Amino acid sequence: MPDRRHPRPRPRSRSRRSPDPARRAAFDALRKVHGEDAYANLVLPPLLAQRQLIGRDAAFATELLAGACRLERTYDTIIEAAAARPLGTLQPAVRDLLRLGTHQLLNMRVPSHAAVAATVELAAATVGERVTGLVNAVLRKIAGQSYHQWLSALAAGLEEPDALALRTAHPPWIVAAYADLLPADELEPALQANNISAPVTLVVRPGLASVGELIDVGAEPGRWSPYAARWSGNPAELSQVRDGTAGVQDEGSQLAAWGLARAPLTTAPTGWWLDLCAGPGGKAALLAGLAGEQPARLAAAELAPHRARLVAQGMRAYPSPPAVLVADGIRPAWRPAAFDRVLADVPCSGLGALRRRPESRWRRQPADVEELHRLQIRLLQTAVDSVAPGGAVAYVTCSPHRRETTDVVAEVMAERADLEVIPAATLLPELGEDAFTGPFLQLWPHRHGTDAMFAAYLRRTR
Ligand SMILES: C[S@@+](CC[C@H](N)C(=O)[O-])C[C@H]1O[C@@H](n2cnc3c(N)ncnc32)[C@H](O)[C@@H]1O
Repeated sequence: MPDRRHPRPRPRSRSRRSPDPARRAAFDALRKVHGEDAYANLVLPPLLAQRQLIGRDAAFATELLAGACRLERTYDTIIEAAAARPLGTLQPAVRDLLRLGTHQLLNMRVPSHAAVAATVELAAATVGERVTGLVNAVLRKIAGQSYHQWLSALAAGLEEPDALALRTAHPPWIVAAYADLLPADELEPALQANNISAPVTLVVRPGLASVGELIDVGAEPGRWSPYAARWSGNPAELSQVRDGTAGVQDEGSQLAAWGLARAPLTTAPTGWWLDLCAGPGGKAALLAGLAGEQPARLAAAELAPHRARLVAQGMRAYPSPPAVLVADGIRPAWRPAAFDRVLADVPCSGLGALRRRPESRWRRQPADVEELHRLQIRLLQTAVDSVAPGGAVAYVTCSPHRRETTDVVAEVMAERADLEVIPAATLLPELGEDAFTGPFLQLWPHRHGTDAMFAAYLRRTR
């Protein structure tokens, strides 16, 4: 069905109307993504708020920006073919106009004439009349074929990994990293799943709110986590989200934290838990409630002061909110072996959360993974030093990349004789066996509908 809110073609005239505000917002945000290295999912919401775009306009702008970012290299290949010139010969703002127009033409339910006319109007208002002929001609050429036809034509003659990279709009090194981890028949579905926006999942903070009360106001129960609910509207509409008794959190993150809370301790508890890399605080807010049930108390550490403030904000609804330290996890400000449970949810490449970070697949480089690998090892070492003998560590990433997951765990375990793996399936028995790689948790968007979250649960034996 065509999009009724954004379908109207506008006459081509010298006195043009002002461009559609939703498209204008997506364009302004995309310029910041490319010109200022902004993050698409952070830059758009304030623009929408400032311009009072809500409801369908906000949803249209959000989808337009996310799609143009995610599928960027594939769209660029199509634009180059249609324009019969290298992309680098076009000025940056024109490239962005064409990416936005291409997404509307090939992957949104916007009639072709409306997509072309609205983008030409936007080009006139933002870059100037002189580029409207070019924008019009290239988009009309693109409109001549479906997305599928463009992909078939451009993939002809490419070797399969490159054809797959084009079809799924991922850089070849990420295709290779996924191919290293998944059976061949799941590779394309796994990559395609990164091109679909993640649903809004809520989490209730244990002891403060219940899933039942969210269901009473229209949410659906979550698929895996007992703390999760699905919500199809704006989370800020919910009083529980506004007051901090519930939040927004992927179910994969909930499961990773829940697994740690369920790990059996083999000595008398100290009563303290640590979240070593807590910002922005989603898992800390869940762990604080889970700790309260045992009972135990959480301490949260975070290197970046502004992220530490977000951690504290996320836990504001607890009657005695946990302490949040601005601290470097590789230079611990606490005594060794002080905690029963330690979460090391380390900085990672985010290759398992690409559906949430539309531009990130094009920014990340293989060298980032190696640099992160070294930091991840140091943080896991601190986590292990911080836990008491008999206690448990969860090493968690939202990347499935082998260098950030099993390689890190294997390297740290090879250096020490005081660690054993707690099989993740024993901590999360509700999940099917496709949620585990050996003794580790490894979720996937195309299998579980969650981010591709990895968790290794380790016990310190002495
Ligand atoms: C993957 S995020 C953690 C996400 C968080 N657990 C949540 O659920 O919201 C990793 C965090 O580690 C922080 N970080 C990076 N280096 C650190 C260090 N050396 N010590 C402590 N935190 C660090 C980053 O600033 C970032 O906030």
